[in-house]
Amino acid sequence: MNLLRQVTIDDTTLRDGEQSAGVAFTRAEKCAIARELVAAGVPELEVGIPAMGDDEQETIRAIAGQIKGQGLNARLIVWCRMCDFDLDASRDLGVDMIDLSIPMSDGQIFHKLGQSRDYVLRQIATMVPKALDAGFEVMVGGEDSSRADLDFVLEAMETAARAGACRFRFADTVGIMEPFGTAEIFRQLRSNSDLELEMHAHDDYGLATANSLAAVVGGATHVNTTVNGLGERAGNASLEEFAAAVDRLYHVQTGVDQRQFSALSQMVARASGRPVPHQKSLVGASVFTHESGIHVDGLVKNKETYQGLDPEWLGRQHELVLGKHSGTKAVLHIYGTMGIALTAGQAKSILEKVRSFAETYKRTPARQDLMTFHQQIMASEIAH
Ligand SMILES: CC(=O)SCCNC(=O)CCNC(=O)[C@H](O)C(C)(C)COP(=O)(O)OP(=O)(O)OC[C@H]1O[C@@H](n2cnc3c(N)ncnc32)[C@H](O)[C@@H]1OP(=O)(O)O
Ligand SMILES: O=C(O)CCC(=O)C(=O)O
Repeated sequence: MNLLRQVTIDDTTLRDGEQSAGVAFTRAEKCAIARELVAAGVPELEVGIPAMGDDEQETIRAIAGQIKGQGLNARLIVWCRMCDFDLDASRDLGVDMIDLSIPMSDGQIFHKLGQSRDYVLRQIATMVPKALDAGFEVMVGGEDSSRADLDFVLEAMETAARAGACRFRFADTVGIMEPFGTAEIFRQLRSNSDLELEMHAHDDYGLATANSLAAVVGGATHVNTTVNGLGERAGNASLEEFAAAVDRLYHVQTGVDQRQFSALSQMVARASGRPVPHQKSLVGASVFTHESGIHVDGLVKNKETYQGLDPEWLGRQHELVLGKHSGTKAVLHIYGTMGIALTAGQAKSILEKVRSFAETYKRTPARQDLMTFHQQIMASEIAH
């Protein structure tokens, strides 16, 4: 595997993330999310769609004013259809780059635009120089690339490069790619073009992060992500998953501070009204919580026994709890941390109470519940 040592994250929480049905950020929320993303070291943000109108443009201007005004180093990008109306709407917003999007698949070219492949190539050749003249760096967004004829995608990329674009975004718009095919496609794109290559993945089969990693293996230089994997339908590749996996599993640097992910995730969950599932990898509330007796016993002896991913990388810690699947070692350990030394017999009696409690209340007993169990067994010992 001939991997790059670095990949650039272009986070689209504020564009595709907000396209999640029912999600609508306020200007203040968008500015706050942008600030936190940049503070976490995310180098590129896709911040909105100027063609939506004055309000969206004002929000984009506010984000740009804030980021540039504070001298922060992030490239700001807007999404546009590849047409004059959208380009004109993007002028004077203070952003650096424009994504001029145009379909690559025959289905979208014919049925959505009512056009031909020749039209697409002509539009690229005409619109890219106009956007350059307007002062933007230009990315060509290849919508629905994953259902397109790859030879046509390569032709479109060549046209884009000749017209002066610096990047091509390969969009798996309907989320039908799988990792092995993705790596192969990106190898072909990489060996035929010098453009920067960005992967835009959707999670319809739960493969957005895997496909984004595969794109990097194949030669992608940039990856589009969203916080908590927000985005159209099942969402996009999650920032947290992609950044952690590409760093820890592939040793490819993103420059993003993973210890900021919990705070970012909570902020976006609140602003989007989409709570993070307890077991969502890396940022879910329960992903470093252990109940099973054998695991807790192992972790207490040496945390390496059941740790594949160090929670400290994310500024988090393991939590050990008691529940239906606990063993006596966990009971002894957890009561020990509460300053209570149990005998083996007492631990067994408490374990029975813990199991019954967990089934009845369907939750982990809290510290106060554990104190009550202890008082009960002590009272019963005195009574006998
Ligand atoms: C895969 C993606 O995520 S692409 C991004 C999609 N995001 C969004 O749609 C969210 C924001 N969208 C909006 O606010 C609105 O749809 C707007 C402002 C962009 C456009 O609104 P309207 O002008 O009312 O058009 P509407 O959305 O109803 O229809 C889309 C039009 O854009 C055209 N269009 C779609 N993609 C492109 C493209 N890449 N280049 C040029 N035109 C395009 C369609 O053909 C259609 O025009 P037509 O009726 O002449 O065929
Ligand atoms: O054309 C692009 O920039 C990608 C648009 C997008 O969000 C998608 O295709 O899913």
